[in-house]
Amino acid sequence: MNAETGTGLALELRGVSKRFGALAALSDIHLQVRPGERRAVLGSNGAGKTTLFNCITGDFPPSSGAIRFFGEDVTTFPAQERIRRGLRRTYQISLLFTGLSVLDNVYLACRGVSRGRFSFRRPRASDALMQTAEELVTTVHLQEVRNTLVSDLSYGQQRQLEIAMALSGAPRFILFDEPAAGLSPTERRELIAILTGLPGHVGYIIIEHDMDVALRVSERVTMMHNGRIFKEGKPAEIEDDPEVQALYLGGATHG
Ligand SMILES: Nc1ncnc2c1ncn2[C@@H]1O[C@H](COP(=O)(O)OP(=O)(O)OP(=O)(O)O)[C@@H](O)[C@H]1O
Repeated sequence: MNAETGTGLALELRGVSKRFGALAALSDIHLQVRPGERRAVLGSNGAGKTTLFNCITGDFPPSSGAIRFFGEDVTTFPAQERIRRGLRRTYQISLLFTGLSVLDNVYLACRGVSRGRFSFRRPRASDALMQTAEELVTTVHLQEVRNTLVSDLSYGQQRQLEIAMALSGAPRFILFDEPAAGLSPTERRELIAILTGLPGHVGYIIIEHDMDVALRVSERVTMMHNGRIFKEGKPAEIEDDPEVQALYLGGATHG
């Protein structure tokens, strides 16, 4: 339990709102996520999911409200300070070095996090960070293509590699932005296996349009609509909820 707040939460949003001019992208969001918890955030296009991530990561500040990360008020902290405290994020767009191998990409991510900068010094096999990189490559099921150039990977393998990058530097919490987008059914199954197999202490929030993936990899689901939290519950409760079915399943268009 955290001494400062007594809440013991990994992430807490208190009354977070975000306006873009006249548009309220987020309105009075209250969210509580426990350490190690796996949470899915669902909602149709424009519901405010990406804006929620941007406020949590510090890509931009909320217009009002407070954000606590493991008890510490990080509302005004720059993104880099949140990364230093163990927060990671994946993006819908790829941020990989396509001319380097799988292993080198993860190794550089590990070095970047451990030393606060990237270095292109040739790694030594005995390097402890290289060992960590090897383990992360295995965690995301890419050990058989560890020496393959990223440009030669399938799209699904590139998304798996992005998960390994997010795992570098021993994060405490990860925000996954639509990791299943564009994946084949086989690749989706692989993704589900990877996410459910992550170390238990690593909590995450996953934004996902694919209801099947979202419900399988989460313990709790938050539904958003028009910048507000519309419903929260266990995956089975959300799946069976008639309002959710009417709003989301009936009206969702894939983004
Ligand atoms: N930088 C911005 N400037 C102005 N409006 C924005 C900005 N970012 C998001 N919005 C608006 O805020 C609202 C919420 O957008 P957001 O991208 O958070 O929704 P989303 O749930 O992630 O949608 P999608 O599923 O399509 O990614 C939308 O109306 C969007 O147009």
